[in-house]
Amino acid sequence: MVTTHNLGFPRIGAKRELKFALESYWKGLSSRDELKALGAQLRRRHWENQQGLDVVPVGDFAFYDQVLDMSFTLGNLPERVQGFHGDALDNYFRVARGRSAQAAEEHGACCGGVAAGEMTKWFDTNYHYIVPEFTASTGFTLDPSRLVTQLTEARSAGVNAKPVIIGPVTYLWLGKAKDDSGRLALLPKLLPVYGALLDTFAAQGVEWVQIDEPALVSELDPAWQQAFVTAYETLETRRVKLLLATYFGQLQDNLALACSLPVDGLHIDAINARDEVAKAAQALPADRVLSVGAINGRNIWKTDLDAALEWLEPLAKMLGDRLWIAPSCSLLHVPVDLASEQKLDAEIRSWLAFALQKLDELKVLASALNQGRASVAAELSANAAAIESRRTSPRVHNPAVKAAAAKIDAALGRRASVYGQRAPKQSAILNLPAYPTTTIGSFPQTAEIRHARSEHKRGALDHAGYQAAMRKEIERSVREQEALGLDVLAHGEAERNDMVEYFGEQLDGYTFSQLGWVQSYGSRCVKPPILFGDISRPKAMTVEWITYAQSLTAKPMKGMLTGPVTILNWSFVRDDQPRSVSCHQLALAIRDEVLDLEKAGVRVIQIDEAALREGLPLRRAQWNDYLQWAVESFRITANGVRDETQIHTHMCYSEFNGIIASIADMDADVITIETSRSDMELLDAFDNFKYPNEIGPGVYDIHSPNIPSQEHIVQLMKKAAERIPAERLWVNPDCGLKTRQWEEVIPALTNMVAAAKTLRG
Ligand SMILES: CN1c2c(nc(N)[nH]c2=O)NC[C@@H]1CNc1ccc(C(=O)N[C@@H](CCC(=O)N[C@@H](CCC(=O)N[C@@H](CCC(=O)O)C(=O)O)C(=O)O)C(=O)O)cc1
Ligand SMILES: N[C@@H](CCS)C(=O)O
Ligand SMILES: [Zn+2]
Repeated sequence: MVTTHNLGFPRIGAKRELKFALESYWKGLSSRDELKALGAQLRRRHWENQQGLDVVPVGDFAFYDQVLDMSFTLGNLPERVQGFHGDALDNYFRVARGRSAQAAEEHGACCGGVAAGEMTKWFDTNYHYIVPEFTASTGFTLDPSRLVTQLTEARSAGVNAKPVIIGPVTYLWLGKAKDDSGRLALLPKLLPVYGALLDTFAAQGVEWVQIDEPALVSELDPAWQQAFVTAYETLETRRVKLLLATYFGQLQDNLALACSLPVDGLHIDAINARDEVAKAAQALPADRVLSVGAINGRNIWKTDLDAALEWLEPLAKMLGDRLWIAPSCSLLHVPVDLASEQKLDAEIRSWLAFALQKLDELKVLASALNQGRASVAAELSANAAAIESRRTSPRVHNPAVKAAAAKIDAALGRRASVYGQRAPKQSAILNLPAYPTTTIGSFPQTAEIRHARSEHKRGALDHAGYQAAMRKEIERSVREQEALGLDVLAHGEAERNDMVEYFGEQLDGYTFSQLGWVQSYGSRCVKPPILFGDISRPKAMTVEWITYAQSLTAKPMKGMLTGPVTILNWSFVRDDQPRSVSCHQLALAIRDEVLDLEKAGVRVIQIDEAALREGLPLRRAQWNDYLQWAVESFRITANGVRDETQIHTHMCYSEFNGIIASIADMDADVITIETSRSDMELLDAFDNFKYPNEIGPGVYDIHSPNIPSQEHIVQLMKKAAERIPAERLWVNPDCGLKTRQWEEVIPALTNMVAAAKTLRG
């Protein structure tokens, strides 16, 4: 019999209950007990949602982040938050979000402000985790309370619980040494704590533990490979069974290693590594379970169940009870329930599956494998009809778009002159001071803005009323920026629900959900639009807003767009054509918008490619192919403008080592990047004049409520000037300010402008 299980369930709640509870607690509007009770309620509901699976995950719930949870379980708290006298949950939030000394004082906390932990991308997803911090003296102490409590809850909910933890090697691999020590040197100290945790599970009567080691899908040097051997040989003797879970890619040269580790089962992502399933089935010793991730945990398309059964049936025959099936990865990356969607077009809806529907698909596959296809004939035939409808629908294919994309040539992405010739023409028009100041685009998305949009959506506020409300917000942003003395202004993006969804809503070939929320970090969620067909732009999308904003000021106002690669990477995209094809279509659509903005007199156009770096394949061998079409797409979008038009781009989480030549090849006149939390370390990639154009290294960590001081900003910029000629430096925050409050933004930007003036002096 095939066993069904799940690697993780979305924890934010089908109606984002966790988000609202967290934000209410952080604002002091509800109690810690209320927050904890909501957490327990969500966990219980999610186990009920997973009923019918043979084994369900426990410990996949986190109030903020699963990696931070693991740091607390292992007692690896940054030194600066050790000795906190308050509640452990509050300390956990202090690491996640940081806390200014002023806020700590206002809330009467016993301990002062702290810097937030660094946040970075979880592999190639749009989820962000809090980076574990290490030094040579880092010690570990087990705190199993979170997992034990959740196990007890799961038992009382009547589920067959499988605790989920991040494995020791991936835990070290995800972290960062804050001194010169090597992370692997900590393994001998870490393993006894993992051993004790497994002993705790054994004492609780746990049979299986899922131990996530996604680092195995990346390139590992021999020392890291050896660490896997050491770790699992050390943990082998424990009295629980270990299911080693890998996901997000292929094991490749780590396949033999993964199959040889002394664990009881191995999970492989069969969406990304189908070819490796048969190899693993051959290589695994005869007493090991092979878990195959046969349902895509990263997209929202229905699985072609007949096609899946074609390759699963022989495998089930070969492995018998040793075959487990599951989604390819945790369902954290998909929305909860398609049934909540009332407004989706019926045909498109019939092609989709969210988390709950994916678990239903899993059960159908298991029934077909265990009792024969006839036992689920109706489900299989409905599935086959949906797959066929999507394959042949005329709504998916637009010959005019395909023809335009076929005509793309290199000339389309080339600017008339090189940067050295364009730059003087631009400065003659813009007349900016040294160290020009700007922001990344968005200003606070206040409750009033969100409320107005929600009223407009439900029909209580008409089009004219909504336009007027947004114009008022834009005017407020412009006035504030003028008062602050910023040099290049942004309209503030009040009218945008999200920088990707907003464009998805206006492009043909896209649809969007009402409640398809996916956690991005902490309480922040995104609703990725669904790219289902060939892309075109029926009309200009931003020109009216930007020209209105420009009409309010004599300072240069940036046109603000999201680039094709980022739109692609933050959407749910087609799996029936290469990503590069969808990206080229997006590039042509956004290019038209760039040219329309230029025609309307906009002198500076920013094209955000926040997600270009995160889309980089996990394996270096595939980087060139991706970078080739990603950079080409950006160039098509951006480079049709005149020399006099200044093109900016912006990227968050800018770890550019190894790809700086491609970043330079995009040929934006100015790039603004995230650097402040890394203390300008990320600028190392730009060192030695490797980047030829202008750069704005972020000096204000917008993910934290902390307000950077003028001195701190000056100090950061001085570090930047050690690596990049001062005449090519801009001064700006790390990213957009939409998640912040005006009360934080005004003092922070006041300090930023003052810092720029000091630097000029
Ligand atoms: C810059 N980042 C982004 C990423 N990915 C994106 N797709 N977009 C990004 O901006 N990835 C990397 C970074 C960091 N990630 C994020 C992700 C999400 C946010 C964020 O602020 N999210 C908001 C939701 C934004 C949104 O879509 N808002 C809608 C709906 C607002 C809403 O909740 N309305 C209420 C009603 C309110 C009322 O009536 O008063 C409701 O629907 O119930 C909108 O504005 O219309 C979040 O809150 O999580 C930031 C960075
Ligand atoms: N222009 C966007 C970029 C975020 S990555 C913003 O300012 O929010
Ligand atoms: Zn950003």
